[in-house]
Amino acid sequence: MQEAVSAHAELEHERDYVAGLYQRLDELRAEKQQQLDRVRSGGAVGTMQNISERDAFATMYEDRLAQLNAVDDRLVFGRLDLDSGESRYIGRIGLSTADLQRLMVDWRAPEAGVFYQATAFERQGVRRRRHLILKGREVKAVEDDVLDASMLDSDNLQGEGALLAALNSKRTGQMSDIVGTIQAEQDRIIRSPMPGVLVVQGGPGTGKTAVALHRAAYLLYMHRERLKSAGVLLVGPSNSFMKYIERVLPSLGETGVVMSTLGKLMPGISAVPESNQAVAELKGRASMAKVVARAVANRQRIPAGPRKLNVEGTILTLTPKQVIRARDRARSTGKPHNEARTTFVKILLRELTEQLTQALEESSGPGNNADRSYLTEDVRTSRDVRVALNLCWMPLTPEQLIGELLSKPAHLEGATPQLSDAERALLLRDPSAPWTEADVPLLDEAAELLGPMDVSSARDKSQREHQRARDVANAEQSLVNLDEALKASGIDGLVSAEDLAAHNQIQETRFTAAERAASDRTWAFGHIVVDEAQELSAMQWRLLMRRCPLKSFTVVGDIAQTSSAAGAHSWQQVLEPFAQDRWRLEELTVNYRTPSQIAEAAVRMANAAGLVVSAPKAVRDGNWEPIIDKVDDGGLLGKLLEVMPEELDALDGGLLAVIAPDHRVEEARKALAAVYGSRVGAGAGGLDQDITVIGPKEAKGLEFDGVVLLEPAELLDGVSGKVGDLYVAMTRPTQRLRLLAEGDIPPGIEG
Ligand SMILES: Nc1ncnc2c1ncn2[C@@H]1O[C@H](COP(=O)(O)OP(=O)(O)OP(=O)(O)O)[C@@H](O)[C@H]1O
Repeated sequence: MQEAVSAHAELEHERDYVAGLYQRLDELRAEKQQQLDRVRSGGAVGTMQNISERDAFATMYEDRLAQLNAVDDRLVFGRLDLDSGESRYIGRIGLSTADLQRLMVDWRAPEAGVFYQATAFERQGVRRRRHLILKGREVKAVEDDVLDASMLDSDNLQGEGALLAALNSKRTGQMSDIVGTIQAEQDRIIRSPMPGVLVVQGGPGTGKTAVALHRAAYLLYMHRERLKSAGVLLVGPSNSFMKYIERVLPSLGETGVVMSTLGKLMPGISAVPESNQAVAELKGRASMAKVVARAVANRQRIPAGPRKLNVEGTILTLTPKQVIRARDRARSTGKPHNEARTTFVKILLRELTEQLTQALEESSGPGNNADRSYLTEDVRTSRDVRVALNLCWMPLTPEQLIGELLSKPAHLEGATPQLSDAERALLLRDPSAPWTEADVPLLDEAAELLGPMDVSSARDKSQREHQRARDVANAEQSLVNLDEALKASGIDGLVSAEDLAAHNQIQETRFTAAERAASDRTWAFGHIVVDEAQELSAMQWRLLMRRCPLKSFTVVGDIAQTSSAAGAHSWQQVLEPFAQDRWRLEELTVNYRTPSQIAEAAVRMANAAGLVVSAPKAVRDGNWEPIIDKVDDGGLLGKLLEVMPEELDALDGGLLAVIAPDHRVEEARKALAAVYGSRVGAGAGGLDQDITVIGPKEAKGLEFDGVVLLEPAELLDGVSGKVGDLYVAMTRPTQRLRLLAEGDIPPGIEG
């Protein structure tokens, strides 16, 4: 009885405290809104500088308001009671009273680290860790870990109740953050230092995606100034996946990350997945870089013999020797094709002008300097000269170069002496077909070797780069100056150093780093996070390495889940060419998603198929064993419709995915849509669609409450099938797995 009273009192105490935090959040919002209104009411009057400063402040307040609005749900989730007697609340952002008394610590701050790291073995000064379980703004429950030596237990889960509640909750089709229940092995990775390449290897459901996203938020918090201007790029496997994770970073108060699939890494190109695995493998080979380089070199041509050029009635001759000399000198500048072309053209125009001068002198006696400049213009504007020079060295876009390389057999043959005819046939594409993800690195390689078409934009860029270097050098001083200017203009101290840094950026261009980075192929990101990284080909890695010259990467994936033929078989093999020994490996060992019965069946299947998988320990048992239904030939879809009511019933409103070999997806979708109408969707599903039909590749990275898997053996042995595909598909459910098969059930699944 006494205990119940004190538990109730504790809950009431936390409710009061949390209400105070929300009150402070509301005050800050109102304040920022007022500041924003004040700035906006200034209107478009005053000097250009005044107007642009006002715009910059307006954007800054808008950003801060958006952040304050985004953290409303479950604002606070933890409390630490320390040996020193201090209590520390941990939440999505830091909050202080108006007179700077700390109310809540941002989860990413160093003082919050012990919330995730302290264990009964190593208390790190923590007496008690409390999880506050909120629904919206209301504290529903508290759960304590008393870190006392007498409470040692073996499995060391932190906030087990809160964790299991999160894991058992129904999926919504969109990933949630795990900020309240990050486990110690995950936290160590999230807070690992930024430099170098960090590889996070982990089996299905070990929280790799969650860790990658929280690490992005952590790095942005810890290295705000640097990353705000350089930006962070997050690369994921598919549009469905990006949609699935899109809410996590905003819920952590971060909106400045550029999110992209591999098909969208080149601005202006939106590529589709490559469906032919053999093509993906071939285009993904590192040796394709040489093919593109050869293709560029082959477009710097030498004419077969001397060529006559008519310039205003005088016939000049362009010889192969002249062209070779000019080409070699242009190449020796080391500039990309389109820029080096300027040198090439300049040399030949000069030589042709000399020829013209000589020819005229021979026919009508010596001229003077004025004549000569006039003659240069005659040569430059002569149609014959223009055509001849273009035939030798044409300005090219990446799309032109790669488009022609992959559609004209003669071009392809000239650039691929090492390939067989069969391989070349694989590379040939219809010029009107859409670009695929496997083409993007080739286009990017080409863009690198060609340079911009408009050479003046290259000059602009180099000027911009100089300007940026100067800005970085001046950044600290400008922060100090700005701070003083703000104080002088009466704006209160709630403007943080981060706000000021953001202000600097905004003032410079009015675009956020993320917006500029997303539209600039040559943008150098401060950090890149790659999810499902095992799928990347060598050429895709080359592209990503170019996007981050500092080589600061977080790479998460599972070698055992590789399903792309171009993907990785060992991290070492993939990363060594780029990062030599500057990469480190961390492993995640606990499976939070899949109940033990299903996880074990997936591991047995993989082992029986000869795939060595790391088998993470499942954190919980499920209510069901995997269910297997053998079906008579032709009865697959009928059986699917028959089991659907039972599955939907068992999931009780949860999300159900039907995962099928690609060639069966459409018929299954149609059959289900005939019965369930608009409840049937594609991809990750959404709030109003609780049934999804997808192929195994699209299912990568996603999760569902229940999965019905059609023809598992086809996923294993199909045309593009791989053990990884079936392994991925079997490890998507959080509750229930059912397999329907006309064919054989792959060995190992049945225990
Ligand atoms: N510490 C945690 N607290 C609560 N939920 C967690 C935690 N860690 C992971 N999860 C949940 O476990 C599930 C699996 O996580 P995630 O998708 O990040 O795994 P993954 O390793 O990327 O999986 P896969 O490789 O199979 O795609 C998600 O629902 C995630 O929210």
